[in-house]
Amino acid sequence: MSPSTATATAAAHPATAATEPLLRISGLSVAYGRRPGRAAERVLDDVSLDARAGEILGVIGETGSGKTTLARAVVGLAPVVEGRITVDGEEVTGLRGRPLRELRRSGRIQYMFQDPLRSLDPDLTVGEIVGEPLTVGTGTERGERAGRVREALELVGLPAEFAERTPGRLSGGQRQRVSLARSVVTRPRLLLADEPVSALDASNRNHVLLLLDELRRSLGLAVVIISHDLSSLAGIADRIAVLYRGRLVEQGPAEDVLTSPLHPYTALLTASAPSVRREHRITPAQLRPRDPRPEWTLQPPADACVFAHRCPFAGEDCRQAPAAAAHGGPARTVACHRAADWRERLTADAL
Ligand SMILES: Nc1ncnc2c1ncn2[C@@H]1O[C@H](COP(=O)(O)OP(=O)(O)OP(=O)(O)O)[C@@H](O)[C@H]1O
Repeated sequence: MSPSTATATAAAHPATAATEPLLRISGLSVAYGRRPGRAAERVLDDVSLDARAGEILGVIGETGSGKTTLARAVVGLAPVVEGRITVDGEEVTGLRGRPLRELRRSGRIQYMFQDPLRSLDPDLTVGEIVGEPLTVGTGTERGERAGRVREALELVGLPAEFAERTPGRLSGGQRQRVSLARSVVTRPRLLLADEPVSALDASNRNHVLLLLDELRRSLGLAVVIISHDLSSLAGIADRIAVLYRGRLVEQGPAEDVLTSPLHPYTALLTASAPSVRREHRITPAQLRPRDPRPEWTLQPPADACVFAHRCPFAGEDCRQAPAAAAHGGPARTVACHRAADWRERLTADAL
């Protein structure tokens, strides 16, 4: 896409380019496998998040915490039981049938699946793979399509000749670029990238992250990067949201979350990622549950804090899950009864 096209794309959405978040998720709960007479287990519970145009939101959490489910809910692939999702001011919660197909065909939201090695069809050429979202429904003419494919390849730093190759003749990093080109060819407003670098070596990882950084700037995209690895979000994400067992335990500006985490789980993540800059040199050992730990945390009740069984600071009040509360302004929230004082306890323990 030429700079002028990018400007035109951003200018077409003045409301979101200003202050309104492009993606707004409010009180989102998702539960799989609802059966009559049985309450389904929530894999996401009351999650609220925003991402603005031109911003990178990093979503971090260990395996099974609900990161992929969050992205899938935005594109209508996960069963939302409560809450709302709006994209560019339009409600997309629980869309089905024709409205959902139309939204997908419009290409305004792109979901980049995990593991591009598997998601690229080995029999198609790169040109066909990248151009496919345009054939499926944006009404782009064949002649224009070739130009858009070239443009998308150029955007991700691949020469036009790559259009003739098949995925089998590409390196891992090149495949990930092809996935990215396919994701931006429709000129989306929102890009959800699920573990975009986890299959790559360190050098390709950096290239792809830099590319995402460039794309959000040049295209005015809101980008959500899902990762289980904090170090790949540090330095690129503007904001970071931390999920633990389907709950949003903390979110805020990346710098603040990384340098002075408010939730003990976030502190454990930062303490375990040596490359992430830390204000407080907390070690993972300082965040291990203490002995003896409160008996009830061995088998916490369903409505207890989700982190209680691993938290060294769990007390009686943690039998009730804390609500997410603003901290120093609406941009930062934390769901922890101990947010204000766990550090003091840590210091005392460390002495
Ligand atoms: N289609 C489904 N049916 C039932 N349960 C599901 C389904 N998809 C995911 N889950 C469950 O939802 C929870 C969250 O899964 P999800 O894939 O969102 O986690 P994740 O944080 O992305 O994990 P990972 O980092 O391993 O990809 C898990 O316990 C998972 O088993």
